[in-house]
Amino acid sequence: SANQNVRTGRSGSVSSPPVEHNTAEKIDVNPPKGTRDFPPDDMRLRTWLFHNFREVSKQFGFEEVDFPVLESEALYIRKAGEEIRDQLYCFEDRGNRRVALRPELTPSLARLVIQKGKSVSLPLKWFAIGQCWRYERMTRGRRREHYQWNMDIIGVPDVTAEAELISSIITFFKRIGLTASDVGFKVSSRKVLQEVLRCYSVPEDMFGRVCIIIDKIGKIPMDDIRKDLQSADMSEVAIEELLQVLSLKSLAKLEEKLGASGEALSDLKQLFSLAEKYGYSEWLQFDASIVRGLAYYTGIVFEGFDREGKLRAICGGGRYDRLLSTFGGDDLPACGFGFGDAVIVELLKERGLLPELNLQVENIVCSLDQELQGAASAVATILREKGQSVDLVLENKPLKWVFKRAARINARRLILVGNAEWQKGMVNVKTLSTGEQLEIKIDELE
Ligand SMILES: OCc1cccc(Br)n1
Repeated sequence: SANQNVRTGRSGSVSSPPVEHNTAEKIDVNPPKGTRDFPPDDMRLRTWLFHNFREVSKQFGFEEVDFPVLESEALYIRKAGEEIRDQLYCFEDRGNRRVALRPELTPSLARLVIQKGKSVSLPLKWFAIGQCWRYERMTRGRRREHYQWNMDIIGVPDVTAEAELISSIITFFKRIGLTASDVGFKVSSRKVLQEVLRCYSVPEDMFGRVCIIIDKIGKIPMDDIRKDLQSADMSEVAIEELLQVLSLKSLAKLEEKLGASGEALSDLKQLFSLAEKYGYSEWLQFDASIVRGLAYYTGIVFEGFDREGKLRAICGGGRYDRLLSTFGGDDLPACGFGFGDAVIVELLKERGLLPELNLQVENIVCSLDQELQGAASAVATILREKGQSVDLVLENKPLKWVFKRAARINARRLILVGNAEWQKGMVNVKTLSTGEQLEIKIDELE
């Protein structure tokens, strides 16, 4: 029975000779600045988050894709003065190639779409979860890597695509317990900006640069914003008019400003009408100041925000109909979003919504006698072949130690392989929650 041959003392193996005092210089055991390890607790949370990303992506009929974390630097060389360009984690490899750790996933996706060319049928609905990098001087102590969930729809010119993407993010929020009173989406269109710039005959090639400047509103002083806009060939009058339009928060006011004929207004009206049909109107608000910080957006842009206003944007995305042609491919209508793994966890902590995730192993199997170690591994195999998880005790340990470990790994059952039982082809099964003990035939284990 379980008390037979109760183990005493420490491991029964012959102790190895004492290790000389280690004289090697101790390496820094922390991960590189701005990066993270994922020990089991953190890895369980990350796995839980990614599982929810994947479940929603599948629910919306998207296919998973991935790309190398290392890409040609050329994918990210855009002249609009984006922060993501200033912080590119780039270097020259041993083949003298300029390469970069990807700062985002969209350019890789565009590259793969061009590579696939006519061999893929449209629309494409692809999603990816990938680690992205930036090299930021640690003065701000911010991270240099994060994981991003992306969903993209390629080949659909209508805002039905943007409405579908926003619906997928809302589905994700609801899945993890967030509601429209916790988070919302600020929505606008870069065509608003375009229509204003055209009125003041600002050159088209200034568009991306002006967007990046506008995206810095609230992050740098307004005087610097004005100076930057002047350097982008904008007159004083044009700048004042632009800033005035960007402060608009109602579509009616926007219509007064821009008239009803422009694409910006019709896109936004259609999006808000679709939101009504999806049943997620309460999650959206028009905010003309939203432009997002990537130069390639061309139409609707949106970002998820926490209504308490304590955190940075949770996610963001929009339409980028011209990205493929910047890589020499044929343009295809495209839209997508990126959703990082950092702000959402801060938000869940704030809202007390972090899930309880513990290691759960169904069985811990232990031999009561050193000669029965082989028998214990046979029992473990039988259980595993039935699809059960087993933590097999691998050393000669006292029972007290085994019970402690069983509690730590949350085992449901303790299977003891003892001599007397084994002779009868049986094992001792203890249900740890109730203490119930049974002798069970090995071939009847389940
Ligand atoms: O959100 C911009 C970004 C890009 C790469 C890595 C990190 Br951390 N953050």
